[in-house]
Amino acid sequence: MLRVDGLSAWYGEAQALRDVSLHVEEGEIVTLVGRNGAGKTTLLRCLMGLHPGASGTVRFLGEDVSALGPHKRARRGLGYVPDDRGVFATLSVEENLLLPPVRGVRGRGDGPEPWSLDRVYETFPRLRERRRFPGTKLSGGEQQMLALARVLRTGARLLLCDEPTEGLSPLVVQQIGGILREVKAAGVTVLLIEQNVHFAATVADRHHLLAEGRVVESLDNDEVLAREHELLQYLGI
Ligand SMILES: Nc1ncnc2c1ncn2[C@@H]1O[C@H](COP(=O)(O)OP(=O)(O)OP(=O)(O)O)[C@@H](O)[C@H]1O
Repeated sequence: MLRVDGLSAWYGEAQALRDVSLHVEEGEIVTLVGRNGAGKTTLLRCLMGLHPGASGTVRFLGEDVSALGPHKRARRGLGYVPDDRGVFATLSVEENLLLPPVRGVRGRGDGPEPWSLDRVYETFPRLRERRRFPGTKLSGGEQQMLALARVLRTGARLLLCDEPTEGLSPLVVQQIGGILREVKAAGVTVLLIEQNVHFAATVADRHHLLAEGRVVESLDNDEVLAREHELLQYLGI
């Protein structure tokens, strides 16, 4: 579904990604693991077309999207959930859900089907219960659920999630796991940044370890669980 080849990225003179190659297959949940500053956020931003100083190839659903801007990638089915979740605090849950652009009647019809409000509420009943609540009154887990649902409303088939569990309690982290499984069951593919390697191994299929802008290892769940202690030490957690 997604194939990245030789991706490099810079901030001015400083190189943040070095020749990154990886792939994500349809229906998978794949994580990016690495210390602060390893390049994880930069990688997701490059995939979405949000980072101007990048070279290399990004292919999505067989198409080279490397030269496309973020809105065109979004139309193809890429969705980015930033680490601040991008929820509008003063708007209600429903108003937040109604914000994503709705494809015009003369749309090219080449993109995936955006989720209707009903589909969002069926998949995440908690959002229906909270639909009149302002963003400020939501828990961290509910905000994350809303952020994911908003991107699904754009018709995303591959979600690029920047550390959805960051700063959340263990109980809420488990809830996020449930949400990601729901998303996967709905046929959506996920590439996420995740520092909690134990959680990562329970929710995802494969893992890439990033260090100093490179993919240094690719691991399956058994390898992550067998090396959990070592990985936690490496990550400084
Ligand atoms: N706006 C920026 N200007 C200059 N350098 C930046 C900028 N954003 C990130 N960097 C640098 O690029 C490198 C990769 O940062 P990035 O945020 O992608 O890492 P990360 O793995 O996501 O870490 P974190 O979890 O701390 O966000 C780091 O060396 C960082 O200092």
